[in-house]
Amino acid sequence: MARSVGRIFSGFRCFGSLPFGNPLLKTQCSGVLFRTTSERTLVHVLPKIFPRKPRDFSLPNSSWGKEMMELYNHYNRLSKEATEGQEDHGEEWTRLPSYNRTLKYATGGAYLSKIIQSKARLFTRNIRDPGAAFEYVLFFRQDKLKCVCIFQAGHLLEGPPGHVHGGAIATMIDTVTGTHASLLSAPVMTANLNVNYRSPIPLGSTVLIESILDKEDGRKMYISCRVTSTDGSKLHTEATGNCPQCHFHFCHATLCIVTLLLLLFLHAALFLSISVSNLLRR
Ligand SMILES: CCCCCCCCCCCCCCCC(=O)SCCNC(=O)CCNC(=O)[C@H](O)C(C)(C)COP(=O)(O)OP(=O)(O)OC[C@H]1O[C@@H](n2cnc3c(N)ncnc32)[C@H](O)[C@@H]1OP(=O)(O)O
Repeated sequence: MARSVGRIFSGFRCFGSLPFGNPLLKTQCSGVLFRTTSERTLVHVLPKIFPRKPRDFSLPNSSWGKEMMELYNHYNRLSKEATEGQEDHGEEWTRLPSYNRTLKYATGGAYLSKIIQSKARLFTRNIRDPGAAFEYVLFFRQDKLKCVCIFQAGHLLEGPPGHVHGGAIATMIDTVTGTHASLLSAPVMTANLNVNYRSPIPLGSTVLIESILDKEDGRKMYISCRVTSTDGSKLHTEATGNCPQCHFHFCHATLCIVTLLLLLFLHAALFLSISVSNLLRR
């Protein structure tokens, strides 16, 4: 019980620190956030077998094509780390690191089996062969509250022959809007996603996915998204999404704490009554 409560809160602590100049956005700190205590022990015992830091999938690899690399370099040059001490370009982007395991955030995971938890991987980061499926990197611009994702679609994402599957496109849109809304507020779940496919995306090509915040209404974040060719001349897909902040986690957490307090109270009462009866017997 205590561990579940701990996990729920550790998830939220990490999430709470997500936005804007926070440690998660810096690669060197993020490794800590994604490790459980048992993993940390393992890493300590077997440092040579298991790498200390989880792999950051948003960094370039050999499968990235010329277009993907050019765009990555473009946004990276405009990123906070790169521009430190250099001339101001007027726009400042932050690269968002990306891992295949977000266990600390999987608050629902506290109720899953250990096997499922240990094998869980982020859907878009679970294929080992570089370049085979989803190759992408997200950048966030704080002053405009917008996100851009450079996405290279691999050969395993085929839908119509030679083109990207509509579900894979929707997956990427969901990833971008979900991450974007979470950065702007708190953990969210996609409640609604409307996708309009305007023109097919050739397999192996690189596209831009841009998302902007349309409206914030209480717990709900309305995000719209456009998938275009890298020069912006061709529109592939348009989407709008509604991502409300999750509040049910707090309900679970509250329930756990109340139960914990109740158990503590019962234990104390039992201890007190035994002590009193012992005293009376003497
Ligand atoms: C998670 C991010 C991590 C980021 C960190 C980096 C980690 C690495 C990145 C990975 C990024 C992956 C991002 C994937 C994002 C998913 O794919 S999420 C998975 C797909 N979505 C789901 O499974 C959600 C299933 N649905 C639900 O759980 C619940 O319906 C929801 C969405 C949580 C809402 O539950 P609720 O808050 O109890 O519901 P409720 O109070 O009735 O509704 C809240 C509001 O939303 C509105 N609403 C509810 N449903 C709808 C709907 N279908 N249409 C329109 N409005 C609706 C309601 O009208 C209500 O509005 P108000 O009345 O307050 O004005």
